[in-house]
Amino acid sequence: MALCFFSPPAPPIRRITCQALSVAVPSVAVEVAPLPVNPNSSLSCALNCTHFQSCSGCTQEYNLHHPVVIDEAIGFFNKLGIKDFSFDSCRLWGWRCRAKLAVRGSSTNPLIGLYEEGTHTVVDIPDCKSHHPNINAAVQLLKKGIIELNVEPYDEDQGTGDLRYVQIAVTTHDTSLPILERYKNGKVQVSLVWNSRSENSANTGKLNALANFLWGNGGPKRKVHLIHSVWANFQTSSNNIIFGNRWRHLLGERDFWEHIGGIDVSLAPSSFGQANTRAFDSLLRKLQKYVPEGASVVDLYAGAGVIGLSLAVSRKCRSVKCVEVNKESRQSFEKTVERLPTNVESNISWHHADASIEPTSWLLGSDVVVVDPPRKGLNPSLVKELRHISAVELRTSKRPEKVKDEKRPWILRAREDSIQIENTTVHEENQSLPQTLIYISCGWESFKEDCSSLLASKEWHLHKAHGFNFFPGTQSIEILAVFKRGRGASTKKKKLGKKQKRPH
Ligand SMILES: C[S@@+](CC[C@H](N)C(=O)[O-])C[C@H]1O[C@@H](n2cnc3c(N)ncnc32)[C@H](O)[C@@H]1O
Repeated sequence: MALCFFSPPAPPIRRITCQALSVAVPSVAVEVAPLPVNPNSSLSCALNCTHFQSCSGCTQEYNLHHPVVIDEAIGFFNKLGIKDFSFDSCRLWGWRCRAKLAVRGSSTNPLIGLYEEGTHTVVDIPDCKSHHPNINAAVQLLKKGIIELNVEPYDEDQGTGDLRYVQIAVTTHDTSLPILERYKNGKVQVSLVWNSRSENSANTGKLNALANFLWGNGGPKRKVHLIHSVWANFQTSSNNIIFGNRWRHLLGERDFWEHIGGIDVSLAPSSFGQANTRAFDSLLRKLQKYVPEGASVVDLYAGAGVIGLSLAVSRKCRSVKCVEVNKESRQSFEKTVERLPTNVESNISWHHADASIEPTSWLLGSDVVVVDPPRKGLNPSLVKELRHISAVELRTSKRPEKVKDEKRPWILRAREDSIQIENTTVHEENQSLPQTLIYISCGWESFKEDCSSLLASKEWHLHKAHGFNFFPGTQSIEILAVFKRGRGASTKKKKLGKKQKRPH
């Protein structure tokens, strides 16, 4: 998940400036930026970013391949019997393909970046080393446009100014380029968050002028084609929420495509998108191996359904149900479905619903449940149902085969707001509950809590765990954990071992 850049002042974060760690990194993904020859050298894996001391984005300057938190993770999983926990270092620099940046300062000296730690002062970060280089190129062009067109950056205290934030996303899926050149030559979708109610407000002349400036200087007619498209988002609220509800496509291609997990994925600027495209792809390819062919899958916290749809194709799933609370993701899901291979036989659906409300209704009929919650972790009601899954199973098995007239309003609403892509292949309805739980986590602290709670119920055991370096330079890691129903072989063995030691 994307880092939360715009939080209110927080307690100071521990900065790690030099750590020469000697723990071996079990697995290293190298595709575009090869890791240095000696992966344990702190200097060869250094961030080397001039903004490190002032910018709040990164907290670890050396050993980017080895976030400090990984030692804790290795110990945590080791205690739970996972001896083969792997950590994929992924790309260490230029990994961020999606950035939300604040625009402050003045029209003659615009600042585009992140807040300084614990303040509301924006730090200009034109040479950020985590950004895909074309994000920095787009920021440079945007600054030029602001200065030339006299665009006023937002003033938080007064609520005045034109441009509040910019979201810049890079697509690395230009099929007109050879594969090896696609990442480096990614084009950027620029979303300008404008301080007005709509495209009819008084200051939108400048918005159009700025969009035309970006297109004219970075569009397809230029030698270096940088800009994929320009969007506007309208936001006048004085709170911390970056985006308003109104989006307008201004210039360039409307649809933004990426290729992740073996499928073409459409991502609207309003929909959730992973910041580290390459690392997410590695995670998905690992995840696919844990889903049996032909399984029924429910993808909770699904966003635009990238995980579920990639499983529908790679694992030939019988059915895939995606559940997501943000209705903006629906459009991206529909477009992605349109580009799936024609031989996909799954029954696929996307539901605009809150996964915390009656979670059993979503779990029912699936062999595998995939959860990818925000940083705060799973909703308590879902943890509760998963902790008591045998009792839920018993309860549901006693229910009549089909509920004829569904009356529960939240279920009816979710049905209304859903998209159903039925296939000609008729699959038998399945009333079982999942035997496998795949947990993708971007919040290490909440994951530990959820994991301990699930294991304490004795309904689940941990089967495998892997870590991914989604946010090099920070203390965040992404975890892929696979749980299976029941107590698991290691618990049984331990018990057996204890019995044998007892004196007769
Ligand atoms: C970490 S993102 C994962 C999105 C998606 N799996 C992906 O990788 O593209 C978490 C998603 O959960 C959604 N979400 C948050 N709370 C939810 C809830 N109670 N029910 C359903 N979706 C929720 C958010 O809107 C967001 O799209």
